[in-house]
Amino acid sequence: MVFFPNAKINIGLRITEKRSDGFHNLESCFYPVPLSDLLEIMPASETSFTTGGIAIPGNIATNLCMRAYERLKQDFGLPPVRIHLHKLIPIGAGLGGGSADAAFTLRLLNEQFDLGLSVEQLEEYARPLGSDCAFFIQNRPMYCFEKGDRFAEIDVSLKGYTLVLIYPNLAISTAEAYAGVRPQQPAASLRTLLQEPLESWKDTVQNDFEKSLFSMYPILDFIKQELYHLGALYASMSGSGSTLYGIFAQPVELPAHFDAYQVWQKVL
Ligand SMILES: C[C@@](CO)(OP(=O)(O)O)[C@H](O)COP(=O)(O)OP(=O)(O)OC[C@H]1O[C@@H](n2ccc(N)nc2=O)[C@H](O)[C@@H]1O
Ligand SMILES: Nc1ncnc2c1ncn2[C@@H]1O[C@H](COP(=O)(O)OP(=O)(O)O)[C@@H](O)[C@H]1O
Repeated sequence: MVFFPNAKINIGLRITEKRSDGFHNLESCFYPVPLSDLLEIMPASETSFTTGGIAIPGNIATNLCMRAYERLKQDFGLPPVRIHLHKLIPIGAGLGGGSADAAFTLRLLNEQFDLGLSVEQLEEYARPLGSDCAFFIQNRPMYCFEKGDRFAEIDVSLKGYTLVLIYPNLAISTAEAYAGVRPQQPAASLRTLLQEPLESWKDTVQNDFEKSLFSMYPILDFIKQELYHLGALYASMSGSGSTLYGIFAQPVELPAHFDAYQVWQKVL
């Protein structure tokens, strides 16, 4: 069985408080985007895990696909499988690629072996694998809060807009990014701000990681400003970076110097 674990962007990201478990509470809108890895899982005589595409740091046992498989195996005594992951979503990019791989592994195993797990049960398995992971079980636009692993409906659609993603070939560690932020309760709820027209987001919807990371890596701010110069209605860093994205009314011709980065452009 083959699945295509996709990336997400964060539309707004406010880090509201440090928790007693060392994590942070946040509020964000997670939005799935059509940039995907390829994940194949097949029954086999012995378990193996192979990868292609972008090299993934760590070893087989630490890969989130294997951790998801081992977790379900504990409870359901799964048979051996051959897992192959072709990695296309950049790593340390704020696009949630590793979390998507883990969540899709849970979903795929649930289907392949008829485990009968509900959405809620799959989300419970996903949460300990990574704060972003549970989002990819339902994989639809959501207002996310607490660790980013609790969800509420939100009426946000980018359908018909053009999304430009720019990965500036810079991997940023999520833990380091959190360490640079001072949590604060925002004056207005992101949920309310996102109900206003998209054109207003430029002045109201912010990502709290930008302040410290933009001063550490000025290229990130430079790319964001370039996206606005090119006509983006809204531009932001996604998650803890380093990917920047722009939302445009129409497809856009990008300047030649963007060739130095990895760029995706899609009408949603
Ligand atoms: C920042 C966000 C925003 O969507 O995404 P990315 O930019 O990484 O994609 C997420 O909060 C990332 O979630 P995820 O990448 O799953 O993080 P985890 O593996 O759970 O945690 C990595 C580290 O980040 C910090 N962390 C993570 C989530 C959270 N709510 N508070 C934290 O303080 C902790 O230091 C933790 O050890
Ligand atoms: N299948 C996987 N794909 C990507 N990263 C993985 C995977 N499994 C484990 N990781 C680890 O997760 C971290 C990056 O997570 P990723 O989701 O790609 O980035 P981000 O949190 O910036 O969205 C790396 O430290 C990497 O070693």
